[in-house]
Amino acid sequence: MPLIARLILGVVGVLAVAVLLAARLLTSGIGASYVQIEREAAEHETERLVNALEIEARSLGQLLLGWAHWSELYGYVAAPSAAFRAENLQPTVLVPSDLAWVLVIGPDGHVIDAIAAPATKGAAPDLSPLKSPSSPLLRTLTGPIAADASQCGVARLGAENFLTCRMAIRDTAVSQPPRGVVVIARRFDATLIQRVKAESHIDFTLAPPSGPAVSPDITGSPITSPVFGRASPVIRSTPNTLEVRHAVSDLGGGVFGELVMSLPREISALGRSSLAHVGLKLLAVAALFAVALVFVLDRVLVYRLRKLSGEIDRIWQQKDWTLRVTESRSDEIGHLAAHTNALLAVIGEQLRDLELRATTDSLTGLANRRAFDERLALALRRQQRTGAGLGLVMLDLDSFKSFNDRYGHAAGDHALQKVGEVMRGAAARATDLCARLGGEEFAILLEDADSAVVMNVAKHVRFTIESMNIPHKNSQHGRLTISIGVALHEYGEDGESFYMRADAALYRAKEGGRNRIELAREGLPVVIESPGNTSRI
Ligand SMILES: Nc1nc2c(ncn2[C@@H]2O[C@H](COP(=O)(O)OP(=O)(O)OP(=O)(O)O)[C@@H](O)[C@H]2O)c(=O)[nH]1
Repeated sequence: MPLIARLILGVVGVLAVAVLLAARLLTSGIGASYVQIEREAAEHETERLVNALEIEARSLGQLLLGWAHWSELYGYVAAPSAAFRAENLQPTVLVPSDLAWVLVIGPDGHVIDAIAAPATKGAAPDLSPLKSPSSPLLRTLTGPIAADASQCGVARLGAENFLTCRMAIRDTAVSQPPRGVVVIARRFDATLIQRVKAESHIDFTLAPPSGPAVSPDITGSPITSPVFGRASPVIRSTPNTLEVRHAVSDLGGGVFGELVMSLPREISALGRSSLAHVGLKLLAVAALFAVALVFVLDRVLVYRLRKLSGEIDRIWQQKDWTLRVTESRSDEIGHLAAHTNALLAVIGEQLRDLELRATTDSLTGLANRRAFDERLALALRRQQRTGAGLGLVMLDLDSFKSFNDRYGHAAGDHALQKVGEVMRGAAARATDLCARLGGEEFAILLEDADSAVVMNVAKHVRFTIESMNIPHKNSQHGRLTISIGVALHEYGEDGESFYMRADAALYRAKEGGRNRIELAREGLPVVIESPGNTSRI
């Protein structure tokens, strides 16, 4: 897989994990805040609902003041009269005040009057349970009460719920102790609930107690109400709503029922949509960041590595070890490039050395047979193109075996080296090639040279070696000499024939007495120099 693909995968992977982590942290952090806000909102709504219901109770309490501070009723409690009852304590008196029933209780706790009014569409409540002294509700209603304050609460009678208020009856005109208790009740029915809903803008129902407590998601702070008792709202959350149940106590402090609200989770919904919004932005930013990061990494790393690799590839293809990579910055990639260049330099040097070893004679430093053959082929091609003269001088030390035998191999080596030096001195142009073909046999290839130049070189070598006067007692000349065959390349002639003609000329020189030069002409070597005639050269 290319490096850039790995980088893209890596960056995208890391960023995806980062975005997921960030989203999770945000969701849990903000989610917890939303739950807190919703809990507070649910508590607040519950409190508002309880207050709205208390307003209903206070309004009933206000109405009760008229009954409790009614002097005639005060007198009636002491001495009930049929006339008062017929005139004031009738169901028709209750209907305009929207009262469901009124209870007049004497100082000794017995019910003097129990008047029930029918509902708009329905029967009057059955008050007979209130007339029994064992009725729990009656016991509550006749219980101790403050002298000049009303006490309100909810109560159930039969199948109906009532909002009730009770107060001690007193005559405000005279300073007398309270006498008996008056209780008034209003139906806690759909009409009242509707009125509270309209005024509070809170949707709720009054439900019977839900039985054993189910574990709530959240329990709110307790709310204390003089009418509905003290309780904590229990909040259960569904994905879209908060189900709030708030227990309501009855007048006697027992469990009466629950106010139930279903609140839409607007804050959560808003939070979710905000989170989604933020999440999308986060994703967009992450994507941009990923693109920017990949771009930067590509510029800083991948592009440079790709360029470096391309340059190394090109050098490898061309096998040109003199080329160098161009990266020059002083970072890790720069160091890699510098090391690559150093390796290229070493490879080039080693190859040059190998090449030199493969083409050089180690004893004399001249070109070896292989180099000579290659150069001869090259020179022939070049000569074919240019038509310039090409000369070949073949040289062989005379009676060298006996020189070795007499003076030793080391002296023989030394003599061979001397011959090499002389040859190099005689053929010094850049295009001249001096080679040791093997043993004591040498050759000089002279490009772009006419017969005069070639002959001059041959003569110079033969004369110089003879002039060095290296003793050779076993030679007919008494000193070390050399025989030479010279050939000038003829148009169209191949390398082998050219070589053979020069070699034949050399053979003729040997045959002719050695220490001489023979020129091969059209395949017929001609003696042009012999011992004793050196002055003619
Ligand atoms: N010292 C030394 N001798 C070498 C080297 N290479 C070849 N020779 C010797 O060169 C001699 C060549 O002898 P021959 O081929 O018989 O020829 P020659 O004795 O020179 O006789 P002619 O060529 O006919 O004059 C042999 O004795 C080889 O051992 C070398 O590298 N060093």
